[in-house]
Amino acid sequence: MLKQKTIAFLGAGSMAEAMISGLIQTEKVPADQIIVTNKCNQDRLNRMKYKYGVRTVSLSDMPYDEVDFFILAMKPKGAEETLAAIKDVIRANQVVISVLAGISTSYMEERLNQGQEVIRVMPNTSSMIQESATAMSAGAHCDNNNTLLVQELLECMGKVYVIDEAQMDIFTGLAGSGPAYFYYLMEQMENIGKGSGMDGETARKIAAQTLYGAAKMIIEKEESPANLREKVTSPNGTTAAGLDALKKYNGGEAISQAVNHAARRSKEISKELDRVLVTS
Ligand SMILES: NC(=O)C1=CN([C@@H]2O[C@H](COP(=O)(O)OP(=O)(O)OC[C@H]3O[C@@H](n4cnc5c(N)ncnc54)[C@H](O)[C@@H]3O)[C@@H](O)[C@H]2O)C=CC1
Ligand SMILES: O=C(O)[C@@H]1CCC=N1
Repeated sequence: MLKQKTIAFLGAGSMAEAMISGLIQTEKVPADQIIVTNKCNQDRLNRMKYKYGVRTVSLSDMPYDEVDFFILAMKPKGAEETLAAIKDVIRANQVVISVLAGISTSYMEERLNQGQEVIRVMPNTSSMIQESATAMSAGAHCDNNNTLLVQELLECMGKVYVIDEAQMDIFTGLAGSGPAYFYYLMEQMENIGKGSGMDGETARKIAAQTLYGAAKMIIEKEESPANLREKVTSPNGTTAAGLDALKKYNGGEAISQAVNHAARRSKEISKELDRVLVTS
């Protein structure tokens, strides 16, 4: 049962905080069974302890025996050092879960002891409000019961998609980085509203409500984006004029390139990290 599990976050940045926030709201795991550590910045740990009631420790004081799930939440380049630090102090059935872009299950398995249970996960920052689109792929040695428990854990933060690990890079481009594209879009909408004399805060809320309504229509009505777009578009009307401009300025291409470049960067990170192992 999830309620009896102890979860340790190794890394206390934006992603760890978003996940902790989502998790705490469900009350599925008591706050004192969530342990948070980071490399430095005691202030950050103090603030998280105060805000969420979690336990905070330095890595050297981590009560390894107590922990069921270790969540790696540092930058990808910090993974090597952390995996080396935990390798011989954890048991094979204590699951190592990575949220790091570009870190594969085999990367973790190669650096941990034989038979170690590992799971690769890609959440997004909407975990903060339990609205993440999160992917997970289990490693070669993961026990089915643990895989289901980790899925249940991630469901505290939003929707979970169990995917083939080969799709993790594109998932990262779509959903891990995805919120940033929509924030960028909304920044533009807010600015154009402001530039046309609208109050900035109102323009921001209008942009957000419009995006939220459109996303909710797709989720609740189960209609394709193309169908829904057609319903907005009157012949020779305002939307047609707007969409023509989007096409003229390569809006579709820009979106495809954003997702592809992010996915490519995820692959590159994997290669860069593997190179470190080969050359060291
Ligand atoms: N920010 C996002 O939207 C998403 C981030 N990720 C992944 O999450 C990871 C963390 O990203 P952010 O939270 O944005 O970064 P961040 O820079 O906000 O936080 C990183 C944290 O890791 C700590 N840290 C560094 N080395 C460490 C070590 N050896 N042991 C323990 N803690 C250590 C730092 O002190 C800091 O608290 C990255 O690998 C990223 O790929 C994944 C999905 C979404
Ligand atoms: O920008 C990054 O590398 C991380 C991974 C997905 C979202 N943020």
